[in-house]
Amino acid sequence: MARASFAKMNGLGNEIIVADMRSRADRVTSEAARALDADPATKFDQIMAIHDPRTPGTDWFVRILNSDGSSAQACGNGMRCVVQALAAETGRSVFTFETIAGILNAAEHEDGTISVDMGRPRFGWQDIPLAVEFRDTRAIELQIGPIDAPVLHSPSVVSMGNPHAIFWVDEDVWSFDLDRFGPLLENHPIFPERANITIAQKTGPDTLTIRTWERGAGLTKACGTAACASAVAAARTGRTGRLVSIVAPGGTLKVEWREDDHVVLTGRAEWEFSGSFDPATGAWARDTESAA
Ligand SMILES: N[C@H](CCC[C@H](N)C(=O)O)C(=O)O
Repeated sequence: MARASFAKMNGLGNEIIVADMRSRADRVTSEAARALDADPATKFDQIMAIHDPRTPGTDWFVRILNSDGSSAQACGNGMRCVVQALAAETGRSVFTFETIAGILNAAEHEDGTISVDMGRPRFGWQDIPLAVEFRDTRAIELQIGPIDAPVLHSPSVVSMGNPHAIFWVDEDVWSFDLDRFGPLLENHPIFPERANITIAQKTGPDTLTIRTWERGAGLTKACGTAACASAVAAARTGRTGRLVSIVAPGGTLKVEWREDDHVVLTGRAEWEFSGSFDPATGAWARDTESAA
Protein backbone atom coordinates (compact mmCIF):
# COMPACT_ATOMS: atom_id res chain seq x y z
CA MET A 1 0.00 0.00 0.00
CA ALA A 2 1.15 3.56 -0.71
CA ARG A 3 2.29 5.63 2.23
CA ALA A 4 -0.22 7.84 4.04
CA SER A 5 0.17 11.56 4.74
CA PHE A 6 0.43 12.83 8.30
CA ALA A 7 0.83 16.13 10.14
CA LYS A 8 2.72 16.38 13.42
CA MET A 9 0.76 18.87 15.53
CA ASN A 10 0.06 19.66 19.16
CA GLY A 11 -2.79 20.88 21.31
CA LEU A 12 -1.20 22.94 24.09
CA GLY A 13 1.80 20.66 23.98
CA ASN A 14 -0.27 17.44 23.88
CA GLU A 15 1.70 15.76 21.09
CA ILE A 16 -0.59 14.71 18.24
CA ILE A 17 -0.11 12.97 14.89
CA VAL A 18 -3.00 13.54 12.47
CA ALA A 19 -2.92 10.66 9.96
CA ASP A 20 -4.85 10.85 6.67
CA MET A 21 -6.29 7.36 6.23
CA ARG A 22 -9.15 8.48 3.97
CA SER A 23 -9.86 6.30 0.90
CA ARG A 24 -7.75 3.52 2.42
CA ALA A 25 -8.81 0.09 3.58
CA ASP A 26 -5.98 -0.33 6.08
CA ARG A 27 -5.54 1.20 9.53
CA VAL A 28 -2.62 2.41 11.63
CA THR A 29 -1.28 -0.61 13.51
CA SER A 30 -0.21 -0.61 17.16
CA GLU A 31 3.26 -1.58 15.91
CA ALA A 32 3.37 1.56 13.73
CA ALA A 33 2.19 3.67 16.68
CA ARG A 34 4.93 2.32 18.94
CA ALA A 35 7.56 2.80 16.20
CA LEU A 36 6.52 6.43 15.62
CA ASP A 37 6.55 7.07 19.37
CA ALA A 38 10.03 5.58 19.65
CA ASP A 39 11.42 8.18 17.21
CA PRO A 40 12.10 11.49 19.04
CA ALA A 41 11.05 13.47 15.95
CA THR A 42 7.60 11.88 15.86
CA LYS A 43 7.15 11.01 19.57
CA PHE A 44 3.45 11.54 20.31
CA ASP A 45 0.68 11.12 22.85
CA GLN A 46 -2.16 10.29 20.45
CA ILE A 47 -2.58 9.50 16.74
CA MET A 48 -5.81 10.87 15.24
CA ALA A 49 -6.43 8.67 12.18
CA ILE A 50 -8.98 10.22 9.81
CA HIS A 51 -10.97 7.53 7.99
CA ASP A 52 -13.88 7.64 5.52
CA PRO A 53 -17.25 8.28 7.22
CA ARG A 54 -19.18 5.33 8.69
CA THR A 55 -22.45 7.20 9.44
CA PRO A 56 -24.51 9.38 7.08
CA GLY A 57 -24.38 13.03 8.11
CA THR A 58 -20.81 12.83 9.41
CA ASP A 59 -17.77 14.10 7.54
CA TRP A 60 -15.20 11.52 8.66
CA PHE A 61 -14.60 8.81 11.26
CA VAL A 62 -11.64 9.48 13.57
CA ARG A 63 -9.85 6.53 15.18
CA ILE A 64 -7.65 7.41 18.19
CA LEU A 65 -4.50 5.52 19.27
CA ASN A 66 -2.40 6.19 22.37
CA SER A 67 1.37 6.02 22.17
CA ASP A 68 1.32 2.58 23.81
CA GLY A 69 -0.80 1.33 20.90
CA SER A 70 -4.04 1.16 22.91
CA SER A 71 -7.14 2.77 21.45
CA ALA A 72 -8.84 5.75 23.12
CA GLN A 73 -12.49 6.67 22.78
CA ALA A 74 -11.99 10.45 22.85
CA CYS A 75 -9.26 13.06 22.54
CA GLY A 76 -10.13 16.73 22.83
CA ASN A 77 -6.74 18.22 22.01
CA GLY A 78 -6.41 15.82 19.11
CA MET A 79 -9.79 16.77 17.71
CA ARG A 80 -8.74 20.44 17.61
CA CYS A 81 -5.67 19.43 15.59
CA VAL A 82 -7.91 17.47 13.19
CA VAL A 83 -10.21 20.49 12.79
CA GLN A 84 -7.30 22.84 12.10
CA ALA A 85 -5.79 20.48 9.51
CA LEU A 86 -9.11 19.91 7.71
CA ALA A 87 -10.11 23.59 7.84
CA ALA A 88 -6.80 24.44 6.12
CA GLU A 89 -7.40 21.72 3.51
CA THR A 90 -11.09 22.39 2.79
CA GLY A 91 -11.64 26.05 3.66
CA ARG A 92 -14.54 24.91 5.83
CA SER A 93 -14.83 25.88 9.48
CA VAL A 94 -17.62 23.59 10.76
CA PHE A 95 -17.38 19.79 10.84
CA THR A 96 -19.18 16.72 12.19
CA PHE A 97 -16.96 13.78 13.17
CA GLU A 98 -17.63 10.34 14.53
CA THR A 99 -15.37 8.54 17.02
CA ILE A 100 -16.06 5.36 18.97
CA ALA A 101 -17.40 7.66 21.73
CA GLY A 102 -20.06 9.12 19.38
CA ILE A 103 -20.73 12.12 17.12
CA LEU A 104 -18.68 15.29 17.71
CA ASN A 105 -19.51 18.70 16.20
CA ALA A 106 -16.59 21.13 15.94
CA ALA A 107 -15.91 24.63 14.64
CA GLU A 108 -12.86 26.81 13.99
CA HIS A 109 -13.49 30.44 15.00
CA GLU A 110 -12.27 33.66 13.33
CA ASP A 111 -9.66 34.14 16.10
CA GLY A 112 -8.15 30.72 15.37
CA THR A 113 -9.50 29.04 18.47
CA ILE A 114 -11.39 25.80 17.96
CA SER A 115 -14.42 24.50 19.86
CA VAL A 116 -15.30 20.80 20.00
CA ASP A 117 -18.57 19.50 21.42
CA MET A 118 -17.22 16.53 23.39
CA GLY A 119 -20.71 15.19 24.06
CA ARG A 120 -22.30 14.37 27.40
CA PRO A 121 -20.36 13.28 30.51
CA ARG A 122 -21.28 9.93 32.02
CA PHE A 123 -21.33 9.43 35.81
CA GLY A 124 -22.70 5.92 36.39
CA TRP A 125 -20.15 3.55 37.94
CA GLN A 126 -20.65 1.10 35.06
CA ASP A 127 -20.19 3.91 32.50
CA ILE A 128 -16.82 5.04 33.84
CA PRO A 129 -16.34 1.96 34.22
CA LEU A 130 -15.53 0.95 37.78
CA ALA A 131 -15.06 -2.63 38.97
CA VAL A 132 -17.17 -2.00 42.09
CA GLU A 133 -20.57 -0.30 42.48
CA PHE A 134 -20.39 3.28 43.76
CA ARG A 135 -23.66 5.18 44.00
CA ASP A 136 -22.04 8.61 44.28
CA THR A 137 -19.17 9.02 41.79
CA ARG A 138 -18.53 12.62 42.89
CA ALA A 139 -16.15 11.09 45.42
CA ILE A 140 -15.28 7.41 45.54
CA GLU A 141 -13.25 5.71 48.26
CA LEU A 142 -10.10 4.46 46.59
CA GLN A 143 -7.49 2.72 48.68
CA ILE A 144 -4.45 3.94 46.80
CA GLY A 145 -2.36 1.09 48.05
CA PRO A 146 1.30 0.93 49.00
CA ILE A 147 2.42 4.44 48.08
CA ASP A 148 2.99 7.32 50.44
CA ALA A 149 0.51 9.71 48.84
CA PRO A 150 -1.75 10.26 51.87
CA VAL A 151 -3.24 13.44 50.43
CA LEU A 152 -4.62 11.65 47.38
CA HIS A 153 -8.01 10.18 48.14
CA SER A 154 -11.70 10.29 47.24
CA PRO A 155 -11.40 11.10 43.54
CA SER A 156 -14.31 12.26 41.42
CA VAL A 157 -14.74 9.89 38.47
CA VAL A 158 -16.25 10.88 35.12
CA SER A 159 -16.38 9.38 31.63
CA MET A 160 -16.00 11.68 28.62
CA GLY A 161 -16.18 8.54 26.52
CA ASN A 162 -12.90 7.64 28.21
CA PRO A 163 -12.37 7.09 31.94
CA HIS A 164 -11.10 9.89 34.21
CA ALA A 165 -10.30 10.11 37.92
CA ILE A 166 -9.89 13.63 39.34
CA PHE A 167 -8.00 13.94 42.65
CA TRP A 168 -8.68 17.26 44.41
CA VAL A 169 -5.70 18.83 46.17
CA ASP A 170 -5.12 22.07 48.10
CA GLU A 171 -1.41 22.22 47.36
CA ASP A 172 0.49 23.16 44.20
CA VAL A 173 -0.12 20.39 41.65
CA TRP A 174 3.63 20.36 40.96
CA SER A 175 4.32 19.19 44.52
CA PHE A 176 2.99 15.73 43.67
CA ASP A 177 5.06 12.88 42.30
CA LEU A 178 2.56 12.16 39.50
CA ASP A 179 5.09 10.29 37.39
CA ARG A 180 5.51 7.85 40.27
CA PHE A 181 1.93 7.21 41.30
CA GLY A 182 0.27 7.98 37.95
CA PRO A 183 0.91 4.49 36.55
CA LEU A 184 -0.16 2.85 39.83
CA LEU A 185 -3.49 4.66 39.70
CA GLU A 186 -3.88 4.27 35.91
CA ASN A 187 -3.70 0.51 36.42
CA HIS A 188 -5.60 0.36 39.76
CA PRO A 189 -7.96 -2.66 39.76
CA ILE A 190 -10.93 -0.35 40.42
CA PHE A 191 -10.53 0.74 36.75
CA PRO A 192 -11.12 -2.33 34.56
CA GLU A 193 -10.36 -0.23 31.44
CA ARG A 194 -7.56 1.66 33.25
CA ALA A 195 -8.05 5.44 33.69
CA ASN A 196 -6.65 8.88 32.98
CA ILE A 197 -5.42 10.34 36.29
CA THR A 198 -5.62 14.07 37.03
CA ILE A 199 -4.71 16.10 40.10
CA ALA A 200 -6.63 19.35 40.26
CA GLN A 201 -6.30 22.46 42.44
CA LYS A 202 -8.94 25.19 42.50
CA THR A 203 -6.91 28.32 41.75
CA GLY A 204 -9.74 30.79 41.13
CA PRO A 205 -13.54 31.10 41.41
CA ASP A 206 -13.97 29.26 38.08
CA THR A 207 -10.39 28.17 37.45
CA LEU A 208 -8.63 24.84 38.02
CA THR A 209 -4.95 24.09 37.66
CA ILE A 210 -4.39 20.47 36.67
CA ARG A 211 -1.74 17.91 35.76
CA THR A 212 -2.63 14.64 34.05
CA TRP A 213 -1.10 11.20 33.77
CA GLU A 214 -2.82 9.84 30.67
CA ARG A 215 -3.94 6.25 30.19
CA GLY A 216 -1.71 4.72 27.58
CA ALA A 217 0.44 7.84 27.15
CA GLY A 218 1.80 8.92 30.56
CA LEU A 219 2.48 12.49 31.67
CA THR A 220 1.31 15.00 29.06
CA LYS A 221 1.41 18.79 28.90
CA ALA A 222 -2.35 18.94 28.44
CA CYS A 223 -5.28 16.56 28.13
CA GLY A 224 -8.52 17.84 26.62
CA THR A 225 -10.83 15.16 27.96
CA ALA A 226 -9.21 15.53 31.40
CA ALA A 227 -9.93 19.27 31.19
CA CYS A 228 -13.56 18.43 30.42
CA ALA A 229 -13.77 15.80 33.16
CA SER A 230 -12.19 18.13 35.73
CA ALA A 231 -14.52 21.02 34.86
CA VAL A 232 -17.61 18.80 35.04
CA ALA A 233 -16.48 17.21 38.32
CA ALA A 234 -15.76 20.67 39.79
CA ALA A 235 -19.22 21.95 38.81
CA ARG A 236 -20.81 18.73 40.05
CA THR A 237 -19.16 19.08 43.47
CA GLY A 238 -19.90 22.78 43.81
CA ARG A 239 -16.29 23.89 43.39
CA THR A 240 -16.99 26.00 40.27
CA GLY A 241 -19.76 27.06 37.89
CA ARG A 242 -20.30 25.42 34.52
CA LEU A 243 -17.88 27.66 32.56
CA VAL A 244 -14.38 26.81 33.76
CA SER A 245 -10.82 27.79 32.80
CA ILE A 246 -8.46 24.84 32.98
CA VAL A 247 -4.78 25.71 33.39
CA ALA A 248 -2.60 22.83 32.23
CA PRO A 249 1.22 22.82 31.97
CA GLY A 250 0.92 23.44 28.23
CA GLY A 251 -1.63 26.27 28.39
CA THR A 252 -5.22 27.16 29.24
CA LEU A 253 -8.40 25.55 27.92
CA LYS A 254 -11.97 26.74 28.30
CA VAL A 255 -14.66 24.20 29.17
CA GLU A 256 -18.39 24.88 29.19
CA TRP A 257 -20.76 22.23 30.55
CA ARG A 258 -23.87 23.50 28.79
CA GLU A 259 -27.37 23.29 30.21
CA ASP A 260 -28.14 20.69 27.51
CA ASP A 261 -25.49 18.54 29.22
CA HIS A 262 -23.01 18.79 26.32
CA VAL A 263 -19.42 19.68 27.22
CA VAL A 264 -17.72 22.14 24.85
CA LEU A 265 -13.91 22.38 24.88
CA THR A 266 -12.25 25.47 23.35
CA GLY A 267 -8.56 26.10 22.72
CA ARG A 268 -5.85 26.33 20.07
CA ALA A 269 -3.91 23.81 18.00
CA GLU A 270 -0.49 24.10 16.38
CA TRP A 271 0.92 22.58 13.17
CA GLU A 272 4.58 21.52 13.30
CA PHE A 273 5.51 19.59 10.13
CA SER A 274 4.07 17.14 7.61
CA GLY A 275 5.31 13.88 6.16
CA SER A 276 4.29 10.47 4.91
CA PHE A 277 4.41 7.15 6.72
CA ASP A 278 3.71 3.44 6.39
CA PRO A 279 0.63 2.73 8.56
CA ALA A 280 1.77 -0.88 9.00
CA THR A 281 5.33 -0.29 10.23
CA GLY A 282 5.59 3.39 11.19
CA ALA A 283 8.47 4.08 8.76
CA TRP A 284 8.19 7.77 7.82
CA ALA A 285 9.77 10.66 5.93
CA ARG A 286 9.35 14.40 6.30
CA ASP A 287 7.86 16.29 3.36
CA THR A 288 10.72 18.25 1.78
CA GLU A 289 8.78 21.47 1.20
CA SER A 290 7.78 21.61 4.86
CA ALA A 291 11.44 21.39 5.87
CA ALA A 292 12.03 24.83 4.35
N1 LIG B 1 -4.94 13.67 25.28
C1 LIG B 1 -6.33 13.37 25.01
C2 LIG B 1 -6.88 12.31 25.90
C3 LIG B 1 -6.51 10.99 25.42
C4 LIG B 1 -7.12 10.01 26.31
C5 LIG B 1 -6.35 8.73 26.30
N2 LIG B 1 -5.16 8.83 27.11
C6 LIG B 1 -7.22 7.62 26.82
O1 LIG B 1 -8.32 7.91 27.31
O2 LIG B 1 -6.79 6.49 26.74
C7 LIG B 1 -7.20 14.60 25.09
O3 LIG B 1 -6.70 15.67 24.80
O4 LIG B 1 -8.40 14.46 25.42
